[in-house]
Amino acid sequence: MNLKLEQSTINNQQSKIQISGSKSESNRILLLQAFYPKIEIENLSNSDDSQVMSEALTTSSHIIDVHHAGTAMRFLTAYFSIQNGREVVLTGSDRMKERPIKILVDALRTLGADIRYMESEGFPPLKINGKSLTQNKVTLKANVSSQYISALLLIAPKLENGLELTLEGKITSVPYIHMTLSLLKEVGIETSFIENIIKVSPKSSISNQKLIIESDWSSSSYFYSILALSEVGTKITLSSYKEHSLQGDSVLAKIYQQFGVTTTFFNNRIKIQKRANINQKTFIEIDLSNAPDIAQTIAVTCFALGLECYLKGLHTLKIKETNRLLALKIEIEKLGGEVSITEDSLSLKASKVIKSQVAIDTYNDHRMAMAFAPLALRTSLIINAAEVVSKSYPGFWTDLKNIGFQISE
Ligand SMILES: O=C(O)C1=C[C@@H](OP(=O)(O)O)[C@@H](O)[C@H](O)C1
Ligand SMILES: C=C(OP(=O)(O)O)C(=O)O
Repeated sequence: MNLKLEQSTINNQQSKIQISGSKSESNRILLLQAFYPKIEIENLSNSDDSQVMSEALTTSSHIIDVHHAGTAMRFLTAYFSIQNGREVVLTGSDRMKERPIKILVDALRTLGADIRYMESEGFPPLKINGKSLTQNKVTLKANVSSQYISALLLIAPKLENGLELTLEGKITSVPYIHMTLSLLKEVGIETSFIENIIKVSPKSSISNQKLIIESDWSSSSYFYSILALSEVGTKITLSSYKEHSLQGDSVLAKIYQQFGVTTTFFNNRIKIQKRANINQKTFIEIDLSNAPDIAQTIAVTCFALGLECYLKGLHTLKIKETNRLLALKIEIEKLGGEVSITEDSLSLKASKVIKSQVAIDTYNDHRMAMAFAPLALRTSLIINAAEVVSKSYPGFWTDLKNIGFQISE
């Protein structure tokens, strides 16, 4: 489904949006719920990735396909490694078969897991023979993906002696590790994270409890971008959010102040408002190693505002749903921008033109579709394969229509 977005403006009257639960928190809590059925969940993510996670944890199938869901692939690799006596094949989309998993598999093997590669060494699909793991200490590289670390931490309380992880190298996407530890703590599991050593104590059962998932901050990023491109005075209310979030992407509230957008927290909601236009000479420089999922949103905001920017700490972007650095360069250049990329950064020149009627390719990446959509406040454009958004935000196009975007097939 290719969608045509006509040049639009925001309707200030209708701008209240309910965003569903964080997919990162949801996929962690679903796994914990499989271990501890006394957990009740509220505001679970309606994303495809959480749907996939939930089904994988309840099916008795031998072959489990997680499609494009990175967290599901990594968390379930750890989960099935400790399902004593069960054998599963864990597979995914063609892209998933290119997303590395060796660091996690090596760590699980050190703990005693029986995991075999079925196609290429170091990549899914995997054949996993569940066992009781006996070891409790492992060292792993922490500079490629934090998901490997979270996967190990999530199974840690179910290991006989808990787990001690030693992290090597510069730790990437750190807030996601803290999110995992905070959720373990919330259900009553003891953890510590001192320098580069994380310890988790074993816990066989927990008491009844309800976990309320905060809405997804990464999904809110597209509204921050929309506000940054809107007239001064425009506002949108999003729910349900907390001032002290477990999600690193909540740094958006601070980042978008640079684009003249302010955030006010009230009654589990945020009001985001465009307060001032930004000076065209502003140079934006941001390190996103703690918040990689909002890089595409910010790059497109800068392009649309005609700002020069330098985004760094982007070393994980090339192993996500697509090579996001390359995809950003190609698509922004189609629109008339000038982008250069390195292994871990993106530089955008200030640009005065935005070509109209350009068809944006989305590369099976939800965030490509959603990051480029706010450009409809400047010009008309087409988003190819727009259904990709369902990976994290199935209601995205409906929500945009409700705030005034003119969208047709
Ligand atoms: O643990 C998580 O929920 C996630 C961690 C991040 O991945 P990396 O640690 O691979 O950067 C992030 O990009 C992803 O969308 C979700
Ligand atoms: C990178 C992402 O997800 P995952 O790694 O879980 O596929 C994302 O949602 O941007």
